[in-house]
Amino acid sequence: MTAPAEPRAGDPGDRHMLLGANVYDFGTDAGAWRMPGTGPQDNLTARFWRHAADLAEQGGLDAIFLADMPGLAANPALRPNRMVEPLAALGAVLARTERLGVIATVSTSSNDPAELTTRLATQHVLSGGRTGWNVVTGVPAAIERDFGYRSSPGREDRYRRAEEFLEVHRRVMEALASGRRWSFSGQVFDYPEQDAPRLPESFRAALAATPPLIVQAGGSSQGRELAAATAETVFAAEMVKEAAARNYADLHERAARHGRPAPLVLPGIHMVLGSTQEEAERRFERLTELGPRDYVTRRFEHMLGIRLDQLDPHGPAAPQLERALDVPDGGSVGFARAILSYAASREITLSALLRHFSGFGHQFYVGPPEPLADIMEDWFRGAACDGFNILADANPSGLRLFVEQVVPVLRERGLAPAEPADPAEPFAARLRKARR
Ligand SMILES: Cc1cc2nc3c(=O)[nH]c(=O)nc-3n(C[C@H](O)[C@H](O)[C@H](O)COP(=O)(O)O)c2cc1C
Repeated sequence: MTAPAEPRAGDPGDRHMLLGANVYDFGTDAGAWRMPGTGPQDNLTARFWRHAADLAEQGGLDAIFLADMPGLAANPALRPNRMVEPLAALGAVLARTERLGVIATVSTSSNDPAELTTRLATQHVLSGGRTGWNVVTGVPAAIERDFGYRSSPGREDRYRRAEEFLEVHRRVMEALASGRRWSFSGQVFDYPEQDAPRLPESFRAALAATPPLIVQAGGSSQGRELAAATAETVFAAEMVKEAAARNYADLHERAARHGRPAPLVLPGIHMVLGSTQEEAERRFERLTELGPRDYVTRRFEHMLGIRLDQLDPHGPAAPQLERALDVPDGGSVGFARAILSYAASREITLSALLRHFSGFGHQFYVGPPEPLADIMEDWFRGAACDGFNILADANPSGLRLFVEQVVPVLRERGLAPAEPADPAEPFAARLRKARR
C-alpha cells in the first residue's frame, strides 16, 4: 500500500476556502456611489457598516477587509473614495457581530509602531480576538503632502522601515501580553528600555492567547520577502491562475527558509454578478455609465506609469507594456506584474486589456454565479490560493448578490462551510491554525 501522497503546498484536502469581503466603501467600481438606492455619504453612517457586517456574517464570510490610503489618495471630484479610517469603521462592524473577523489596512509609512500597536491591541481584545492588520508600505504621491514628506521614500526605504516597524510591533505586543520591559534600536526606530504599559491581567491573557493576525499586501520581491518572514495572510493581486500558482509556491518556499508556515494567500477578485450573463453585462454597463469618463484608462496609466496616447491600442499589449512600464516608486509592483501576466497569457491588444482592467489589477469577472464558482474552485484546488478577497462592484448590493447567489454554490461543492465558524475559536486563531 503506497503512503498517502504528501499534500502539495496549497492542496486543500478537506479545507474550506477563506472568504473576505473587501468593502471599498460604495464598491470597487467608480460609478458605484451613484447606483440607485445609494447615498453619497452612506458610508459615513454606522448603519452602512452594520448592514455590511450583517451581510458578511450571516452570509458565512470569514472577514470584512478594509483597504486604505490615508490622506487624499484619490480625487474626490471623481468619486467619494475611502472616506472612513478603517479601524473606526471596523469598530462598528465588530460591535454588530459575534464571529466575523475584521482586517484593517494601516500603512507602516505614515504611523508610529508603538502607538499603532496599542491601538491594534485594544481593538483586538475588545473584539474577542477577531482582528487582523494588513501591512502596507504605500506612500502614493498624494500622501507625501498630507504627511509632510520632503520626498517620497522609495520602495527599498519603505520596506526597510516596514521590517523594523513589524519588529517593534512584535516586541510591544509581547510586552503588552507579558508585562515585561521592552526596547528596540534600529536604523529607523530607536526605543530605549521601558516598562510595558500597566494593564489588567485579563487584557494580557487575551493578547497572549492570540494576538492580531498579520496580513500583508505588496507583491514586489521586497513585499514577498516581508510576507514570508512576518505575515500569516497575504492579500494578493493576481489575474492569471498559473502566475498565482507560481507565486503561491514561491511564498511557501520563502516561508520554509524562514522556518515558518506559509501565509494564507487571498487574491482579490472583482465581480459584477447577475442571474444571467446578459443581466451581469447590463449591470456592468450601468456602473460604467455612472462612473467618471475614462476613469479606468487614467487609473491604468497611473498604476503602470505609462501614457496610452504614446502606445498603439490595436497592437499587442504585453510587448508594448514591457517596454513602456515605469511603475511609480510609490506604486505597486505587485499590481503591475499581475496586469502584465494577464496581457502576456492572452496575447491581447492594449484596448482589449483595458476592458479586463476594470478590476484594477485584480481578477475581474462579469457573469452568473456558477462559472464564477468554477473559477474560484479551480484556483483553490489548483494550489493558487487559500481563498479570496471579494471586491463587490457596488456595496451593499454587490456583496448581497455574492452572499445570496455564490456562497450557496460554494457550500454545495464543499468549498465553504455549511455551518458558521465556532465563536469559541476566534478569527485570528482560526486563520493562524489554517496555515501549513
Ligand atoms: C493586493 C494589494 C493591495 C494593496 N492595498 C493597499 C492599500 O490598501 N493601501 C496602500 O497604501 N497600499 C496598498 N497596496 C500597495 C502596497 O502595499 C504598497 O504600495 C507597496 O509599497 C508597494 O507594493 P509592491 O510591493 O507591490 O510594490 C496594495 C498592494 C497590493 C499588491
